[in-house]
Amino acid sequence: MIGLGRVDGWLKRPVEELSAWAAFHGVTFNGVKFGPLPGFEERGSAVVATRDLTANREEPLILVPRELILSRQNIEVFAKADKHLREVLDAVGDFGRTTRGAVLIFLLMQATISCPDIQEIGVLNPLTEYVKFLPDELLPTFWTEEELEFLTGTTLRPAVRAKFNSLLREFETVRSATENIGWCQRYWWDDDTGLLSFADWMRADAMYRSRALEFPGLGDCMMPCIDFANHASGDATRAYYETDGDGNGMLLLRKDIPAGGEVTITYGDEKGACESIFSYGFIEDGLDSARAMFLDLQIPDDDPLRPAKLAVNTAAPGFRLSDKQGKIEWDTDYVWLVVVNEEDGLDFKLKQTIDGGREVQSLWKEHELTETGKLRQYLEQEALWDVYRLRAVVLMQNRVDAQLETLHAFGNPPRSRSVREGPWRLAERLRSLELAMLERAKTEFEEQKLALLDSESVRSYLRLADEQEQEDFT
Ligand SMILES: C[S@@+](CC[C@H](N)C(=O)[O-])C[C@H]1O[C@@H](n2cnc3c(N)ncnc32)[C@H](O)[C@@H]1O
Repeated sequence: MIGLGRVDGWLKRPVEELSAWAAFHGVTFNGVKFGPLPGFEERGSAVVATRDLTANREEPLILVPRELILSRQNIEVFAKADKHLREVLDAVGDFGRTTRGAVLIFLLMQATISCPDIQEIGVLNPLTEYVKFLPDELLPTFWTEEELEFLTGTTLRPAVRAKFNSLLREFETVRSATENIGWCQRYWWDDDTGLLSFADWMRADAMYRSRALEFPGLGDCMMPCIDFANHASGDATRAYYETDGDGNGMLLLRKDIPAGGEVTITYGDEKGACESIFSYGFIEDGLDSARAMFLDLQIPDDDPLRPAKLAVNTAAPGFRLSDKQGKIEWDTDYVWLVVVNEEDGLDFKLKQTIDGGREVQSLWKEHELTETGKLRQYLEQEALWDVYRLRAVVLMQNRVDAQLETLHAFGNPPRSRSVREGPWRLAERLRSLELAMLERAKTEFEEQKLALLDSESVRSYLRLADEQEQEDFT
């Protein structure tokens, strides 16, 4: 449906009309306009200064009345006047009470309201028009299989696969929850008259994912107009956003901008190259580090505790590498669960639940591990802490080696004509940034490994193990 609306024009408005729409609905502007920035058209539309803007002297550059914010609270308000929106939100239950669920459904409802083939469904509101200004972002969920192949060896490849599956699950949830509602069946799902498809869910997801901003006191939301500001990190960020005392959204100037310059905000300086492509479909110009990477890890098949570990695990199954001021740091709750076993003090029991069921309970010595994240703090207090650290470091170093091997084996194949230039370039840059970061991580792990091998507790542990082996042998 959304694709059709874009092509046929009933779900599309040019950015040149955005200021008029916004002013009509009470948005105020101070020295800025919307449009493409000459020389940087690949960024789409931007917020551009119409005169020299001076930091600390300016009123808010954009002020958005709180009723115009696409937030979970406001969707509840819209649903009071729109019984069809209310019906769908109620039908999807808990998912409709999450910001993400409510926003995606709201976006689909606006497309439904705008569709000329659908009559008397939903209530026209100011945001019905706003949706028409939103461009289609080429996020990796829209890349072809052939294009996704170019992500081989990057952390984005598994992330896109997982996202695709979770989008499919969400879409099925919405479909099965609403197929018994007469108008949904007729206009959304019916084989002949229904207009919704999985592509619509993907498009709604892309609109939300690429534009959601977190506002203090409001949480994640879509903020019309302010969401046309592009990203720049570090010293290049020119503006920031927040709410005023009445809950209105404000775009505020941080640094001087000359007339014609771009008003940029940060989407999160700590976000890595992978996340930037995943959520926004671009990597910032001049980025010289992948910044953050999440590498998944399997529990070895020959670990006898593998099924129990998998049953109790509550942590993300892998570890995160971050580039912090030129140093590669790692962080994980999960790896600790992988590297300890029964001889060390890890134990599992079957626990009776109140409803008569059974669940696996994990323990570190006498402490119950209600969540995997607690394990590290117990291990830190152990005499063998350095031994556990060494195991963790070696395991992660091996994982880094395997990832490097995949990247090296893939190399830099040329682009075929069926692969679009944008995805190809992004994939090439990501592979090169992640490869460089992994090489640095490998060196860092090697240094940590050598330091740990030198620690007293590791040396006596290894001596003991050696003696044990000799004894067993004799
Ligand atoms: C919140 S929107 C910003 C407005 C957007 N340019 C538009 O036309 O509506 C986020 C999207 O803008 C683009 N974008 C933002 N910052 C960028 C940058 N520094 N370089 C390239 N594209 C950027 C990406 O396509 C991203 O998904």
